[in-house]
This record gives sequence, C-alpha cells and structure tokens, in this order.
Amino acid sequence: MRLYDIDLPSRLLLGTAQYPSPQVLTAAIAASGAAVITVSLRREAARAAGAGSGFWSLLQASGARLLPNTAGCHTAREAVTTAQMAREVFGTSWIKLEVIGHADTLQPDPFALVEAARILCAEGFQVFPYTTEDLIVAERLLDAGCRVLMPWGAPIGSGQGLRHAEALVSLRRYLPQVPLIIDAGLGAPSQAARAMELGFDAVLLNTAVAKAGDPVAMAHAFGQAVAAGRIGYEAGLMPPRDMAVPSTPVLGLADLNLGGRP
Ligand SMILES: CC(=O)[C@@H](O)[C@H](O)COP(=O)(O)O
Repeated sequence: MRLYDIDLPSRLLLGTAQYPSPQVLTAAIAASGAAVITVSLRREAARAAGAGSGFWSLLQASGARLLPNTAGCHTAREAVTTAQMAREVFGTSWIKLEVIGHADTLQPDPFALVEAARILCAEGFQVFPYTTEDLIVAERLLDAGCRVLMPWGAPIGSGQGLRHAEALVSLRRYLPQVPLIIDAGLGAPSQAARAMELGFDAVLLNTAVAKAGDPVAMAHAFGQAVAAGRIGYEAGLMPPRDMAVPSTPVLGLADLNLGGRP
C-alpha cells in the first residue's frame, strides 16, 4: 500500500492509547504487524510525562511509522497548532487530522476540518483527515490538498463496525483512485475484514485492541483479518444471488454398480 509516496507493508494502522501497560502496547504493535501507529500529542504527551520519558522511545523502537494525530481538538485553529507542534516533536509532516464537532458523538466538524486541512496542506503537511462518509466533504478535502481520506466506520470507541456501509461503498465507487482508510468504530476483526473486502485500502483502529481481554491476541486477529479481507477483495468476490444454484452440477446418471455384480 502506498500513502503519500511511502510504501507500507501492512494495511493496518494502530492507535496507541488506552493499553493496560507499555509492555502490552509494544507486544500488540508487534502482533498486529501494523506499519503505522498513531499517537496523540495532546493526550499521550501528558500521560507519558507522568509515566516517564520512555514512551516516545517505545514507539520509535516499534519500527512502525508514526502518524501523530490531533485528537481532542475542537477548532481548526487548535488542530493546526497541534499539528505544527507534532511536526516539531516527531519530525514528520504526516498528520492525522481530527477536529471533533460534537462532544457526545465525537463526529468530525466538516467545516473546521476542511479549513484546517487547507491550512495544513498549504504548509506542506501530508494530511490524513478523519471524516464521515459524506461525498461533498470528501471532495472539499481533496480540493484542499489531501491525498488520503479517513472516513469513519462508526463513532470513535463505539465498536459498531461499518454503521453506514452503503454510503461508504458509494464513496469508494466515486473515488476509486483515492486511498480510503476506514478509521474508528471497528469492534471486531470480522468488521475490519469486511471493510477490506469492500475495497477500502486500510483500516485504523485503537479501542477494540486496547480494551480487548487479551490485547496482543486481538491485535494479531485484526492483522490477520485485514490481510485476509484484502486477499479476498483482490481475488474477486462472487456476486450475491437471489436464488440457490447447485454447487455440484449433475451430468448424466451415476453408475452405482460398484461391486462388480450383474
Ligand atoms: C487513536 C485514534 O486515532 C482514534 O481517534 C481513532 O479514531 C480510533 O478509533 P477507535 O478507538 O474507535 O478504533
């Protein structure tokens, strides 16, 4: 998979928040095979400061590419400032742009998102905007200079899967050349596999792994599901049928004279 001219060996992007311990986080990243991990400058910086300075080195030692995010930002200005700080801290122009528009649903504010995306793209950032399945917002983000989009599966942390699957499929069809990463709301590996089978380029998730009974095993399961879903998509899924069709065609009559008797 190629994102902003970078080839990546995995189609799973993993969040780094809410794990029970740094050790579990490290093991989960490895088990998932994720090539990209996202980190919140605002939330994790504060937590890491309390837990010791090992957090950044832990992330860097994972070997995965860092995708800083603007989680927790509610205005375009806040998100732009956070992105600028993240570029300084992490030394990357990649930024996952989140501008939250509603406190309960955590859905993105499309107006502030487009505004922030336009500013950041003009400043040379490679922007990964967390958006909805709305086609017009997607087109505005592309006009602003984004070359990757991250439509939500469902509200962050909800684990509901692909809540508006038909609209997501429609988005996929309208934008066949744009890398589309399903971000947020996935709760089970089967949901990630489904996203991949529908032709999305990758998935990003956090809570389903971090809050699993066994985060490391769940990370492994998501990694496998994403890979299997992609193989299924590339292999070409059979179209669903309204009627049953025998899978074993009957040609001629069976010769049941197996015992050699007349
Ligand atoms: C970590 C991160 O970037 C989240 O904001 C992201 O959207 C993941 O959402 P889930 O926790 O629902 O997987």
